[in-house]
Parts: sequence; structure tokens; C-alpha cells
Amino acid sequence: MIEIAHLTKTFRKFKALDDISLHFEPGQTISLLGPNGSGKTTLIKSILGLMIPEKGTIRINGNEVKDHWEYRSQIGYMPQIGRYPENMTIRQVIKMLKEIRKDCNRYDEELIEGFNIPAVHHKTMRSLSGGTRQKISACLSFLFSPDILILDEPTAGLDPVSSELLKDKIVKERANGKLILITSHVLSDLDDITTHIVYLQDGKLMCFKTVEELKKSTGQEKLNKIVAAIMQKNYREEYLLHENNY
Ligand SMILES: Nc1ncnc2c1ncn2[C@@H]1O[C@H](COP(=O)(O)OP(=O)(O)OP(=O)(O)O)[C@@H](O)[C@H]1O
Repeated sequence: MIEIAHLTKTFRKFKALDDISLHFEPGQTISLLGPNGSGKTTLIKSILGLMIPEKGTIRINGNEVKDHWEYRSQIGYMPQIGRYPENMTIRQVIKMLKEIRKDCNRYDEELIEGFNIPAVHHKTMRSLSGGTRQKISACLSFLFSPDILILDEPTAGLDPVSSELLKDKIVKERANGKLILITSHVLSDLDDITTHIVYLQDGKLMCFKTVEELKKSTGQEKLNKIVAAIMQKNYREEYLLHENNY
């Protein structure tokens, strides 16, 4: 579904992404992990076509993204910080987006109902609390029933009940065959929803494996322990050796 081959992005001489190759399929939830500045957002922005890497390719359903802009309608994106017209009400923002996306005739309003957004429909975007703004971003990312969801720190700022509701939705949509990419620094939030881990460090791919494989190879159950094992110095060499055996 998404094939990334030898992706390299530099800012002046600094390599933010260094020869990254990955392959994602429907029905996977990929947790995109790594320390601050490791290249996660650069990778997401490259997939979204918001950044143009100088080397490598990204294909979505076989089409290279730099030549096929229409692929973006298949992606629901929840940014880390949602930016909206501040003087519009929630109702107006949702209505405006539905009018722009006339191609879509299957709205997914499950989160809008789950978060009880109609009760605050009349509020302007500028008046919203951080958590409510985050809920609106989540609702909009699912609204047009996209095949791919890219969620950047989706549970940040959400209360525990809302966070669980969003996680249940992610699990449900993965079961429906969606591909979901998530970044989060709160690893406990990812424990029950992740199928695969991508770990980046200094723009390099340190690990791309299923959670089950990593549980076996590290002997750990929880993501924070698994990630600690990945961060051990010699992991990448072992990983690459292992990969070269196939
Ligand atoms: N427009 C830019 N110009 C110059 N350098 C940039 C630019 N965008 C990103 N970088 C650099 O590229 C590197 C990777 O940044 P990126 O935002 O992808 O990291 P990240 O893994 O998403 O970090 P975080 O966990 O803090 O969100 C960082 O060193 C960052 O300073």
C-alpha cells in the first residue's frame, strides 16, 4: 500500500532521513518511534507530499506520490497541532470541509458522536481548550473514511476517557483493513494498538519489525522495554545482519 525506497532528505548538509526503505500494508498499525529530531515528522511530511525528498521514492498503491496528488484524498491526517480558521465555529469548519470534499459520500461520524461534539458545535475554534481542539483534529482525520490514517501524537492532551475512545476507534479501523501510522512519545498509549514498530535514530532506520517478533527477540512484553532494547548500541548491526540473511 505504501512503499518507500531509499528515501533521503537533507537540510543543507544535515541528513534528516538517510536511505530509508519501508513497506506498509492495509490492516497494520505502525508506531513510528524515535528520539526528538530523529526524522519522524520529516518522514510523515514526505508521505503527505508536504516535503520533497531529493533521493528515493514513495509509492502509494503503486503510484509515485510526486506525480499523483490525488492520493492525498485517501489519507486522513491528524497533525500534532491542528490549525483552523479561528473565528469559525466547529459546525462551520465541519460543513466547510464537507463542501470541499464533494468526492466523499461516506462520512465516518463515529468520533464526532463519541466525543459528543454536537454539544459544543456553536463554539469558535479560538475558544476551544487544547483537548477539545485535539478531538476536532481526530474527528476530521476519520471523517472522510480514508484508507490510510496518519496520526501525529493523537492522544496528547486528551483526557483518559477520550484517549481510550480514540484508541478503540484505531483498533476498529485497523480491523476494517485501514493502514494506520502513529507517532507518540507516550509508549503506554501504543501498547495495545500497535502491530509494527519503526524506530528511527538520527534519520536512520534502526528497526522495522512486528511487535510479536520484537517481543520474542527482546523477551519483553511492554513497548517501553522493547524500545529500550532497540536503543542498545549494537541493535542496528544485528538487525541489518539478520535482514541480509533473507
Ligand atoms: N525545515 C527544516 N529545516 C532545517 N532542519 C529541519 C527542518 N525540518 C526538520 N529539520 C531537522 O531535521 C531533523 C528531524 O526533524 P523531525 O521534525 O523530522 O524530527 P522528529 O523525529 O519528528 O522529532 P520530534 O519527536 O521532536 O517531533 C531535526 O534535526 C530537525 O531540526
